[in-house]
Formats: sequence, structure tokens, C-alpha cells
Amino acid sequence: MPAQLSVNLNAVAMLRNRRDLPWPSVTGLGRIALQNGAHGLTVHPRPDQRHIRFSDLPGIRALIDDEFPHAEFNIEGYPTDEFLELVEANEPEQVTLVPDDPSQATSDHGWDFQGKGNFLRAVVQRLKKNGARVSLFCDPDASRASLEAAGATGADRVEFYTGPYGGTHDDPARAAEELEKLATAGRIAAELGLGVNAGHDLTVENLPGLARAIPGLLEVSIGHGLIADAIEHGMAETVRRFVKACA
Ligand SMILES: CC(=O)[C@@H](O)[C@H](O)COP(=O)(O)O
Ligand SMILES: NCC(=O)COP(=O)(O)O
Repeated sequence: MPAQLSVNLNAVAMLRNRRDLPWPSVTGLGRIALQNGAHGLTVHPRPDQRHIRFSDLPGIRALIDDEFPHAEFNIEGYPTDEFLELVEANEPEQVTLVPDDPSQATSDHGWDFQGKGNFLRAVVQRLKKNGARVSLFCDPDASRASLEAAGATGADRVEFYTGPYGGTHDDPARAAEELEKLATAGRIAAELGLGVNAGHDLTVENLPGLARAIPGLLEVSIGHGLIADAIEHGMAETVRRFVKACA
């Protein structure tokens, strides 16, 4: 089975937030993603709401419930009380817990599963009681001991952080090294019965290599590279429409 695509809408929200106007529309772009084969929508709300706003979440929930009942809503973030309450109010099919500090520009590492095991176990239990699948953000070179600790939290899946792989776009030798790490960790996760997701800096160019390295890959969540392509591939038609409107 090919990996399912969850489109991360954070970059759409970030563009929208440049003005006090409702476009680009987070739900509108989410609808286009789901109409065209995406399996789900991802958001990563941060405490300062610099990308997705907490108030965006009910609209995405309603879009899925009303128009795409087989699609999944994936909410990612650091499990503060505020985050957990937001999740519980919006009932996502999947929650991905990420060890982000609010000052981080973006996500850049996975959990210390051994150090944070007790904390994560309690959060995973709380989320699963509410019916969500739980995935834990995980370093791409996680050891067997670390993945065992991830499994011991009760989580269903891990999401491998693919930023280091994405960063090798101009260096095939380093890309092969990063893929080898992901392949090894992916094999161990599968042996331990953990489902495997992946995300961060994935692109049309680097996805096929990742899919070959992790044959059982269940889901990829992609935002930055996908929205960059959407702008590039939509530019010609958009300029034509604006030139016509000038006439
Ligand atoms: C967990 C992860 O890698 C993504 O959620 C990433 O953090 C995207 O969010 P931003 O695009 O807001 O950085
Ligand atoms: N979980 C990773 C994600 O949602 C998207 O990350 P990126 O494609 O914006 O780097």
C-alpha cells in the first residue's frame, strides 16, 4: 500500500496571517487537497499561533465531517494543557506529539523516549481514551532501546523526522546515508509493532527514495515543499487571470 498523504496547512495559514483578510483560505485549500487525493489534513498549532490559529481548527473539523468523512485530521504539537484541550475539542483522528519548544522556528528533533517515558505514557493514555490514534515524533536514527521506550508509552505510531534527509537535496551521498538510518529505524519500529509515519522537508523529488527505504510507510505529512510547488505550478494561470482582470 502506498503511503497516505496528509497535507500540512501551516504554510497556508502563515501566508493568510500576513494580512487581516481571509485568504488564502485554510479550509478552501484543505478542500482542494482532499478533492485531489490527499488522505488527510495536518495542522501544527503553536502557542503563539503564528501559523495555524486555534480558531482555524473547528472549520477543518467541519470540512472533513461534512464533505470528506473518510479523511483524517492530524493535529501535531507539544502536549501542554492548552494543546490537549484544543485537541479534545476538535477530535482529530490522529494526534502527533512533537517535543517543540515555543521558541523553535520549526520542529527539529524527536522525543527522548527514555527520559520522557512517564510523561508521554500519561498523555498517550489521555488521548487514546478520547479515541485518537497517537503518533510520536522520532529521530531518524532512533536506536532499538529508544524505539522500545516509544512503544512502551502505548503510542500506535512514530513519525520519523525527515529534516536531515530533506537537507541533503544537493548531496546524493549524504542522502543515501540519511536513508540508511531511516531504513534501519523503520525496520526496528516495524519489528516492535509500531506503525511508521514520516515528515519534514519532504518533496516530490525525495519522496520516492523514502518510500523505497521504508516499505511499510503509512503516512507522510507535507507542508512547506507542497505549498512551494503549489505556488510555482499555479503562478502562470494566476498571472494570466490577473492580466485579464487588468483589461
Ligand atoms: C512536526 C513537523 O515536522 C511539522 O509539523 C513541522 O513542524 C511543520 O510545521 P511548520 O511548517 O509550522 O514549521
Ligand atoms: N509532520 C511534518 C509536517 O507536517 C510537515 O512538515 P513540512 O513539510 O512543512 O516540513
